[in-house]
Amino acid sequence: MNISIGNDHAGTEYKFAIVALLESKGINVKNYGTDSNESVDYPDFVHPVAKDVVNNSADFGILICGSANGVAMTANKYQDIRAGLCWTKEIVTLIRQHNNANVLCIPARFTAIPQALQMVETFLNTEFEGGRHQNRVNKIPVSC
Ligand SMILES: O=C(CO)[C@H](O)[C@H](O)[C@H](O)COP(=O)(O)O
Repeated sequence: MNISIGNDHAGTEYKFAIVALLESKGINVKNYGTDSNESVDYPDFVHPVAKDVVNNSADFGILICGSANGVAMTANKYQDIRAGLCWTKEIVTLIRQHNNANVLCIPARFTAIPQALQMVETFLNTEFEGGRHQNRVNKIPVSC
């Protein structure tokens, strides 16, 4: 499995912990995020992750910023990205089962690292249910 990850300065420590978890599972990780705590602009780290997911270079993307809103807003500009902002593992379960999310957005300033790691595990271990949810996912894209 290939995962691309991106973060701004608010998410650096979380990113390191998540990369360590993923690599311990033998997952191939591309790190596009900043490795520093110096202030940066989150979109710069979202676009390469979203592009990897859209062109199938990555199976999933993981994005981390302070509230996760900026990264989610940016990623969801891409037609084939379904990025979900999550703060509990139950919500993570739902963005996979119901929304077939391909990007997980984690709010570093509103969750702790152990919870973030649990959310990543849940994201990777939960399947899309299809059925009625596929009909709804099909209606998400907008062309105007
Ligand atoms: O963009 C965000 C919210 O939509 C992220 O939470 C950023 O991490 C946050 O805005 C960064 O804020 P800072 O005051 O520049 O550290």
